[in-house]
Amino acid sequence: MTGEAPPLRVALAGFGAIGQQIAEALAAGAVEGVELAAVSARDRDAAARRLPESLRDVPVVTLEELEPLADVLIECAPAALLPQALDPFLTAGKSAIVLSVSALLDHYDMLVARARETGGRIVVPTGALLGLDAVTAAAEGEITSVRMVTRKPVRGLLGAPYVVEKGLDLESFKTETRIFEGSAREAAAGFPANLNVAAALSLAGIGPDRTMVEIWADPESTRNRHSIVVESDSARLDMTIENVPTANPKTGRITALSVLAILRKMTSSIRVGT
Ligand SMILES: NC(=O)C1=CN([C@@H]2O[C@H](COP(=O)(O)OP(=O)(O)OC[C@H]3O[C@@H](n4cnc5c(N)ncnc54)[C@H](O)[C@@H]3O)[C@@H](O)[C@H]2O)C=CC1
Ligand SMILES: O=C([O-])CC(=O)C(=O)O
Repeated sequence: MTGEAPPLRVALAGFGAIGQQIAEALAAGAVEGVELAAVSARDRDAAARRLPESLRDVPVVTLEELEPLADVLIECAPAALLPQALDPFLTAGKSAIVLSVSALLDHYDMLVARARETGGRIVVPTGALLGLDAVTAAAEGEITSVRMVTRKPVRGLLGAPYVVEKGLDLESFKTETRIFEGSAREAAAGFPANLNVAAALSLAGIGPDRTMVEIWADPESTRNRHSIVVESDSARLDMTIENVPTANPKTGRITALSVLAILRKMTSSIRVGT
């Protein structure tokens, strides 16, 4: 970042666990050259009260009102709002950082076509996962298989459409139990607010239909644990991350940090990692 470049103005679509963590970090000057320009939330008065002291003047507006106020959108709202949040930024040829990656699979063709038309960009950070740098590099060669095993505390899975539909009584489980096995596309449909990481992994590698996922409910665990094995012609990847949850038990603390790291890459003179 040169001293003369104007700050990159970012807007938060969503002000829950991820949005608030990002706002607090930006208020503390975590990323040089990046400023919070606008916020959107369901309850805008409550969001305005929760803004950090030094950001009290930041406007809290509707999703549709964010675009003129910012250069980059950070989407961290409920999955169902993804097209509504992204559309104005992509139409204006701007960038959108997406956390609700499960929903991105549902609207992929339409949103990517919009970005292609206007020169806008959809950016999917590594989020609560690890190793997407190595997976995207391996995908430049030939990947033969990608498998992910997720273990979550019961609290991190309650209410997922798949759990409700199958009538699974997760709170009665005494030992860790596999509750799902299928493709990343099926995992995104059954667990849209719990398994964005599988959708991100699939986009980095061999796509949502060939990426295989297991989900385990673990009554003993307090962390979200994701293990990935990738077989490719350049390397075998075998990686695990254990995420400390935020106030939202579905969401790991590292997710917001991943967004800060992307913002630093967008503005820094040196960029490390693929
Ligand atoms: N890519 C990844 O690695 C990860 C993605 N996620 C996803 O990121 C998203 C955000 O996660 P959290 O912050 O934990 O969720 P959260 O539930 O804590 O916050 C969601 C926020 O969206 C806001 N919202 C609701 N309706 C709105 C509307 N009409 N307009 C504007 N804002 C509205 C709510 O006020 C709330 O502030 C979710 O879709 C979640 O599944 C979560 C963890 C990891
Ligand atoms: O992928 C998600 O939605 C969240 C997740 O598993 C985590 O934070 O560990």
